[in-house]
Amino acid sequence: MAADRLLPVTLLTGFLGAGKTTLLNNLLRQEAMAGTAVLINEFGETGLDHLLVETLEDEAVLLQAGCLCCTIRGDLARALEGIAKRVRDGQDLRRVIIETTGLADPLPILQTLMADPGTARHFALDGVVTVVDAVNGTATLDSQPEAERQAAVADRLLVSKADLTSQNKLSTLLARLAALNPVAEPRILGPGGLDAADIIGLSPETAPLRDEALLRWLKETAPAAHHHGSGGHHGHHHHDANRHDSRIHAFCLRFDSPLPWDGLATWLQMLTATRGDAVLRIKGILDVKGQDRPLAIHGVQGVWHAPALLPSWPDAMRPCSQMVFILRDMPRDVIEKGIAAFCAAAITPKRAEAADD
Ligand SMILES: Nc1nc2c(ncn2[C@@H]2O[C@H](COP(=O)(O)OP(=O)(O)OP(=O)(O)O)[C@@H](O)[C@H]2O)c(=O)[nH]1
Repeated sequence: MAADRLLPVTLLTGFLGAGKTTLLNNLLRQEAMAGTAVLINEFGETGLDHLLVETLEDEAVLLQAGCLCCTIRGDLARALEGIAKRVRDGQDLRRVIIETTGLADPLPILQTLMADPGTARHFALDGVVTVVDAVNGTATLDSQPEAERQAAVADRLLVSKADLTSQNKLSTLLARLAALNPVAEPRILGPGGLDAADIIGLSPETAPLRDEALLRWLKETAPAAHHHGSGGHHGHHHHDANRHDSRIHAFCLRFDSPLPWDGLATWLQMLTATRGDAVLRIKGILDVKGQDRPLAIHGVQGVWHAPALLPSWPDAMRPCSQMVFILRDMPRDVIEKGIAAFCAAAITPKRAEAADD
């Protein structure tokens, strides 16, 4: 690839459940994004996002098992090299979007993109797009240093879920974002999503200012440049892909028989409503009784989003239920026991009815 044909890379970041995949789906449907290769990184051993992005074809690569900022930076460089090779082989790829896990510190990823010699030969950072959730945003910026960094280094700040919050809360968040990042004027994401032109070609305008912010962050955080806040991230060595720090961990539950939706929904809603502090993220693709299409579910801290039926089961997946939980200070068995109890309760009356027949 010639230097004047460096492939532009957009880093799409934002805290857990902020709305990155929703935005990605919206962008990929647009003509301007034709020829986009997508790299998706999810925290924990099992990722579902590649199944939730509607238009992904062969060009998507799932960077799994770990936090992109730490354990799999090598994987990122290798995945980008794979994309460069496909371009050399004649594939018409014109852009790369990297969707990071919501727990990623963007700085080491930016370092890889900007400073890794192999990567810099073929790719140029086109901009950092950060999605901030209007419902949880302010509290998340207070409690999660990586969320603060995601906002601070953005070239484009996008505020999602304004429809779910009050004007007061929104104004507080916007003021906080303006103080954190005076360069990237926040935009509110409406129901129509975003025109792809709004995230293309960002760097020329903001790169010098962003680089200053990056240098500042790097100085402040050296030498453990990418270690995360509370509890201290484990870093590169002996890193457990399912553990972010001593408090935050992820796991996936799989069920091969269809689940009773009523019991499960009641329990999951109750869990997010009462333990939103501990439940950072729940997402799942479910096989529910009486339904032949998959049901996508999303819980984000204290918010339970309306479940959505997907058009059909992805080719890669036999009907079954998979749920990813990212929890802070809550053990796995609380979830397992809760699901088992509520599902059993939902099934038991039907058994009793059947016995009466
Ligand atoms: N009401 C409303 N819901 C939204 C908006 N944006 C996203 N959502 C919902 O928020 C939930 C999480 O959205 P995702 O796009 O999966 O979030 P994400 O940032 O990709 O999540 P992770 O990859 O797990 O960090 C889904 O149920 C979306 O439908 C919005 O602007 N308004």
